[in-house]
Amino acid sequence: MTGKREDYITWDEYFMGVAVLSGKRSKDPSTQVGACIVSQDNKILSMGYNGFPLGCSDDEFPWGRDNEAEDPYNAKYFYSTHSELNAILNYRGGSLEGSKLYVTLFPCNECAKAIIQSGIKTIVYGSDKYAGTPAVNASKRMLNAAGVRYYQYQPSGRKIEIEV
Ligand SMILES: Nc1nc(=O)n([C@H]2C[C@H](O)[C@@H](COP(=O)(O)O)O2)cc1CO
Ligand SMILES: [Zn+2]
Repeated sequence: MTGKREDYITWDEYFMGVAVLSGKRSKDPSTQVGACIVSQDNKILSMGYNGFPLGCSDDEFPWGRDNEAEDPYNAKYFYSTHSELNAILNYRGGSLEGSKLYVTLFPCNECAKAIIQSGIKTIVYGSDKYAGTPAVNASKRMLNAAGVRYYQYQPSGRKIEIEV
């Protein structure tokens, strides 16, 4: 055998795979989201998943949704930090200017602000299951205005399995 291996994973499969794996750390019972930030030269800068801030116990803060809990004080939304924001905040290395964000779910309006302000220029997203909601419409409005490019990840169709 003299040639290189040909069935290696693509950059997009690699980084979206890391984002998916990161989401598997999430304790949210309904939606697990993972994010991976990558430099222009394809080096991983940071990762994140949705969860409560440091010190806010996963066992004490509520994981229910508004409609289940009714009182927003007792639902997850006031407390859950989105995977994208966690990935931005987890970065300790300086500037994210020009970087690329891989995220398993399209970013909301709040994360869009952080994405724009941190200098991320491209978003590769997986699901867009909240498309058409005010939060996603507002997000797309800001991303479009700020010139942040976004496109949906195109699955290769092959299954990537890991055994650890
Ligand atoms: N882009 C996103 N990144 C995220 O990390 N999230 C988080 C917030 C919640 O913890 C969960 C959404 O819960 P649900 O409304 O689908 O039960 O995913 C949500 C979105 C959607 O905008
Ligand atoms: Zn968000």
